[in-house]
Amino acid sequence: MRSAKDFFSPLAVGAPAPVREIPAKPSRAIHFFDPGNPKMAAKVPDMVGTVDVLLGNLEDAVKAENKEIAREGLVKIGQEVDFGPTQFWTRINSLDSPWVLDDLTTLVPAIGEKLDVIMVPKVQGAEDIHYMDRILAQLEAKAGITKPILIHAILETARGVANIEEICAASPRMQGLSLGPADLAADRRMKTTRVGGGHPGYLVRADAPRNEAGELQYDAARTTYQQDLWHYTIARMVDACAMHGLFPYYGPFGDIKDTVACEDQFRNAFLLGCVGAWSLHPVQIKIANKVFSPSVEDIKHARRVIAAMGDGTGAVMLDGKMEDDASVKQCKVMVELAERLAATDPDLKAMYDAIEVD
Ligand SMILES: CCC(=O)SCCNC(=O)CCNC(=O)[C@H](O)C(C)(C)COP(=O)(O)OP(=O)(O)OC[C@H]1O[C@@H](n2cnc3c(N)ncnc32)[C@H](O)[C@@H]1OP(=O)(O)O
Ligand SMILES: O=CC(=O)O
Ligand SMILES: [Mg+2]
Repeated sequence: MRSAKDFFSPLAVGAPAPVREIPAKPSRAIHFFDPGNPKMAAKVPDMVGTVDVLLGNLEDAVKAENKEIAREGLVKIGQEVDFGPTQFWTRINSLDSPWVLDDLTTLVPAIGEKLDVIMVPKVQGAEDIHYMDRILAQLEAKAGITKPILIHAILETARGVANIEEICAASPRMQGLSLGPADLAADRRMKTTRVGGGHPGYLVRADAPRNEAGELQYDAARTTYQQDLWHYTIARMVDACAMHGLFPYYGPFGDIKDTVACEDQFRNAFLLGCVGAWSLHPVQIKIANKVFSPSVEDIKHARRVIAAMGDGTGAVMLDGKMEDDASVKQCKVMVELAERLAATDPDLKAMYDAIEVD
């Protein structure tokens, strides 16, 4: 392990100095597009400003025979598009694949100055992040890149989950983590074939009622409650990210047509502490932008608590409920997020500005 004193030194002579804090940029939707698909690529310029992150995907969902076309398409998009307020990310191929070295040695010199974050799939442990850290520093130095490209790891192997804290702590470049429920399910030998979301078989059932004689009626109709398969992993991810100053994200929701369940899955992640989710289809961008922005009701309540709490210490009663030093901190999390998002989202700003606090 590196000495703490060296942690913020560049890993190659001439590479930019590592960042000391990961910028909290809006990233409610990380929108995936295949840069080798002409229809999707054509839509990218018009999507700028409508989504927080545009991610050119080179890994899974891009056919093996199209890997080079996708990489070339990404370079073209990176060079030609002005991304304005939208972040520009890519997902490279996995570190054991035949494509990743060419991904890195092509992308960094060609579009490294524009790339905010590189998403690394199937991260297993700190060693994968150390590899990325060093090679990025070397490539940045060679290309004269002036700001360090950040790293985002997908949590999609059992070993990656077991090593989550060391992954987060492995480099000052670590920007965040995403849950990768499809690969993670396969790696863990889970028995779901769905891409994220719930499963009707993962449930708890109400107790059997008794008849008048007090006998249990196991065959009687009983309410069942579907549970969240991903709760444990998302919660671990949120804690690890909070501990290391990184940002946690829910990943893909594959049932594109089920916008209602997608919204529920995204909201669960938001409530647990995630800042965003992936969007696989344009229809999911709106869902993520809505869910990962605090609601008017939340902000109204939060502002009232903050106002009522004065210097933020002590206890007050508001609408029959106790508020104190801790709940005012919860409210500040909400208000600070709202202010950050409103700074780049005029519709959201207008919505929050119109709130009247009584
Ligand atoms: C599971 C683990 C993972 O790794 S998830 C991440 C990897 N997967 C992906 O990146 C998938 C990205 N999305 C897609 O490939 C497509 O959206 C899929 C799901 C195949 C659906 O495509 P398609 O059947 O064409 O949808 P559609 O007819 O409703 O499309 C309407 C128009 O929108 C376009 N579109 C579609 N998806 C995107 C996208 N992600 N970004 C930009 N544009 C998109 C379509 O090309 C179509 O365009 P047009 O109106 O015909 O010109
Ligand atoms: O890459 C994402 C996943 O779910 O696998
Ligand atoms: Mg995956």
